[in-house]
Formats: sequence, structure tokens, C-alpha cells
Amino acid sequence: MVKLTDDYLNNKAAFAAAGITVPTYDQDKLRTATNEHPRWVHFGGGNLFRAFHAAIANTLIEKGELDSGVIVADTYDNSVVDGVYKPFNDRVLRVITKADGNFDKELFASVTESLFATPAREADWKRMQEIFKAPSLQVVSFSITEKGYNLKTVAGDLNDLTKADLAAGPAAPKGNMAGLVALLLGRFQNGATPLTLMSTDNFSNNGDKLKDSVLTIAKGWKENGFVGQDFLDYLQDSKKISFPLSMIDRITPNPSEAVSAKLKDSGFEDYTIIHTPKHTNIAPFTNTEEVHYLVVEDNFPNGRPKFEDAGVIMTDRKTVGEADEMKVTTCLNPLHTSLAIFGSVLQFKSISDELQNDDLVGVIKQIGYVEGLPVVTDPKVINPKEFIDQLVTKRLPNPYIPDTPQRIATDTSQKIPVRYGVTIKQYVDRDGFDPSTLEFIPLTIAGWFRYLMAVNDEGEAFEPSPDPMMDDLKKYVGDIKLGEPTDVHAHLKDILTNKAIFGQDLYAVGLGEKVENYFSQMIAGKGAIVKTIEDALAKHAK
Ligand SMILES: NC(=O)c1ccc[n+]([C@@H]2O[C@H](COP(=O)([O-])OP(=O)(O)OC[C@H]3O[C@@H](n4cnc5c(N)ncnc54)[C@H](O)[C@@H]3O)[C@@H](O)[C@H]2O)c1
Ligand SMILES: O=P(O)(O)OC[C@@H](O)[C@@H](O)[C@H](O)[C@H](O)CO
Repeated sequence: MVKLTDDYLNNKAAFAAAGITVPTYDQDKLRTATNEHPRWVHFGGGNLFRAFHAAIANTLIEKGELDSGVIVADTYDNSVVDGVYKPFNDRVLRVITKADGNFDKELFASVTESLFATPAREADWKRMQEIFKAPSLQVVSFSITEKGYNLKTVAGDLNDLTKADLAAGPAAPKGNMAGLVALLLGRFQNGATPLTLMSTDNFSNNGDKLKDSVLTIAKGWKENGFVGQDFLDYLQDSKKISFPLSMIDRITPNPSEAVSAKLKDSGFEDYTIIHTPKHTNIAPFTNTEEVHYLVVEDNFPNGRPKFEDAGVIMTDRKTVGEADEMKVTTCLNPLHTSLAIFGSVLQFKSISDELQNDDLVGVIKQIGYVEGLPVVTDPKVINPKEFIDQLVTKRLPNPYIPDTPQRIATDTSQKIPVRYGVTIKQYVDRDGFDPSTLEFIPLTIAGWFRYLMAVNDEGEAFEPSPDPMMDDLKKYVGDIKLGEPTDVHAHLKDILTNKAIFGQDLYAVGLGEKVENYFSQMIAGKGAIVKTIEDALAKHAK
């Protein structure tokens, strides 16, 4: 058996026997170099980072183009750092589950340090403060989920955590964004060297959202007398701090039991999956698909690693914006969320199984090709129609990608504005488009309310995936009983007007009644969701 912490340089044969490719570089030397000149910090060392960013760093280090490792920071879930980084010398086994059933297995040693970077863990916080002061630091990247950037409540006001952070100032921030701004303040006060903050989370204009959250905190601190205008100027000067846009795509499911079992059989010792109290599902290994895209706005005022040499498309802001809207708001994520919602209420346990169901395939094709594609601006670097074709015919049906509707249904409230709200807005804003012609987006939104009832299509209770707004949202539909007369308008009217969730008042754009109508059909009794989908396809599929 081999394990992650084994000396891979001197035991290559043992790793090869287990089918694992290992680095040719020395992690200890890389660690020393990183201490001397840190270049790249990543916040949110979850599965996507381990499968994708860590691989990019590994490639660049192998090519001699990156002279230090990545420092991983978590600010949310200490079990990530303590569970899968520190005990394994910060190494990762990345498994690509290929469409032919074969695995590509590679060990990365490109992470050299892992920190739970909050004031609650003093030593790690101090260390991160030092790293942020280093002039050599070029990039701070993020994959902290959509909620990681959010400072507001469902009603659109600042949430209590943010209010408390604004009142207390930068000395001991509790929230994730306040922590980041406190670290940036340290950099400002120690030379004000430039830096790039690169969000790689799944929403359009992700860099703008990150900037907005950073500035909200900084402005609040200025109003309360904790920082001066000069700090705000630093944050808003694009030659000092940049917030590039990015589009990232690689379906990276939670670590799967099937992959774990195969690793064990192949002689790899670190196959145990951890489910943390904060709901991160993580393991010493990560499983991902072969296909991947990362498109980044090339705006790095303190320089950057040669990302393009690891396959990253470096381009202008407009192109990234278009690629991102293409993927996140029309051609991939809206289809994924529809499969997540309907898959959960129809009791599917696998996305590839859902792709065997003609009706669900029908729904996602309508959302992608018919409703989304016409409002896509072609980013040129990726062809949108071919992108959906590849998704629907190759990626989603791949039975070796162990993805589940339940993973994708996590935090749906945070995703609805981006995954459907942006397309609805396009239909509102653009000549020749009428939002009231949309059918399968409102069908999915109705499906989401049906999902929030936490009762499946067989009428049995199920546990929805975690969502930061679940308690608030359940209040709208929690008392509805299948098959009983229900005043649907009275239940949904307040939520369907919520612009924070839908980007629009759905009644004002002719979709409120349509959602109500689909929802009424879906609560008619057992099996009503399946029937509503069938009827919608029979009537409206083009
Ligand atoms: N997994 C994918 O297929 C995929 C693909 C493209 C983009 N993404 C983006 O990456 C994000 C992370 O995906 P993942 O697969 O790594 O998820 P994951 O659950 O494996 O890891 C999530 C990470 O984010 C941290 N986190 C969670 N909530 C946070 C909060 N409120 N504040 C700060 N940190 C927080 C966790 O501690 C963990 O490190 C997604 O939400 C999405 O925006 C994921
Ligand atoms: O990662 P999330 O939680 O934003 O969304 C779940 C999935 O839709 C997403 O992870 C996809 O797998 C990914 O966007 C594919 O690139």
C-alpha cells in the first residue's frame, strides 16, 4: 500500500504500482521557496481547488515556471484544513474518472502550507497577516461558494455578522470578507504593493461581486473611523488591486464511495472520506472529470504565474464576461440546477441516471438550447452550441462521474439569481424577447418551491440539501399538503416579488402567475411533478 505522505521521490515504483503519477519536484524545497517568496494564496481549499487549481500549480512547477507553492486558507470550515491538508502534508491525490471507466491518478505536492486563517486561530491568522504583507504575493484566488461573498439577508439588508464586523473594525473580524479586508489593510500599511484578487466561483461577474463585498466592508470601516480614504483609494485603484473576472468549469463531485473503494483495491491507503460538521464532503483524494475550462481576465498588477502554460485561457474582460454568462447563466449551470431540483424530488441519486430519463433530458434541452442559447453572446473562445452538445451528450451522461443532484442542490437560493435571473433579465431588456414566453425556467422555479416543501413526488418527507436561507424559505411552503386545496398565490406572492432572489419581480415580467400555475399542478398529489413535466413538454417543447 502507498499513502500520500510517503516519500514519492524515492518510492516512485511503489506509486507506479498503484497507478499513481508523482511529481518530479521536491516539496520540502518548494516549501522553503514559498516561505521566502509567497506568490499564490487560495481561499477555500475544497474539492474544486484540489482538482483544478492545485493541478495548474503542479503543471507550472513541473515546467519550472512557478517557483513557489500555493498556500491554502480556509476561513469557514477548520475541518478541511485539519482533516485533509495538515495530516497529509498538504498533498492531494487527484483522480480523473474518464468516460471509458479508467482512472488517471496523480499526486500533487503543489500546496505547501494550509491555514485556518481567522483570528480565532491566532497562529494561523498571524501567519496569513505576514503572507499578505509580502511584496512577492501576486495572486489571491477564491473558491468559497456563492454564499462566501454574501453580506446580506434575504430581504437585502446587511446581515448581522457584517453589521457586527463593521461596528467592531479590523482588529478581529469574524466574517470571511471582513477578514480579507483586514488582511488587505495590513498589506496597504506595509508598502501598499499591488495584488490580484481572483474569484473562481460560479457566478457571472464574480470579480465585480468580490470587489463589491470588499468595498462594502472597507467603506463601512471608513464611516466608523477605522480606516482612511487612502485605504479605499488603494482598493479602488486598478493598478494596485485588481478583481479579474473568471469563468471556471470542471464538474467536480464530492468524493465518491465507489472511487474510494477502487483506490483501496488499487493499493492506496488514504481512501477515507470525511463529512465535516459544516457539511463539506472531502477526502485525501478528489474525483473530477476530464473536460475543463478556465478563462481569466488578464489583469494582474503585481504580475502572475504563466497560467496559459497550464491551459488557462487568458483574455480580455469582455470575453471572460461572455464566456462566464454563457456557462453560468445559460449553457451549463441552469441545466445543472434543474437536474438538481427535479432529481431531488424524484429521488434520483445520480446525475448520469437522470440523463437516462427522456423527460428530464427534454427539460434541460429546452432550458439550454431553446430558452438560453438565443440570448447568449458568443464568447468566441468556446462555441456555445458545441458546449451544450458536449455537456448533454458526453459530460452529464458519463456514468463514471459520480455526481449527485443533492450536491448541486446545495445553496440553491444563492444560485437562482445567477442561473435563471440573468436570462430572465435578458428577455426583459432585449428587443424581440418577451419573458412571458419562457416555460421551462418558470417550471424549474416552481419545482424549487415544490422541493422546498421537503416532500418528494411520492409524498414522502426527504432532507433537502443545506442552504443558508432554508429556514426562511420553508416558511413560504412548509404548511402545504399534497392534494389539498391551497391558495398558491397567497403562499408565493411575497417571494415571487423578491428581486434579491429572482433579479426581478416575477409578476411584473409576466412569470409570477406561470410559476404559481406550475406549482399548483405539482402539488396536486403523488406523481404530480412527473405529470407536470410531461404536460409542459407535450405543450411547449420546441
Ligand atoms: N465542484 C464543482 O464542480 C465546481 C465547478 C466550478 C465552480 N465551482 C465553484 O467552486 C465552489 C466550491 O466548490 P467545491 O467543489 O470546492 O466545494 P466544496 O464543498 O468541496 O468546498 C467548498 C469550500 O468553500 C469553503 N466555504 C464554504 N462556505 C464558505 C463561506 N461561507 N465562506 C468561506 N468559505 C466557505 C469550504 O470551507 C470549502 O473549503 C462552488 O460553490 C462553485 O462556486 C465548483
Ligand atoms: O458548485 P456550485 O455549488 O456552485 O454548483 C453546483 C454545480 O452546478 C457546479 O459545481 C458544476 O459542477 C460546475 O459549475 C461545473 O463546472
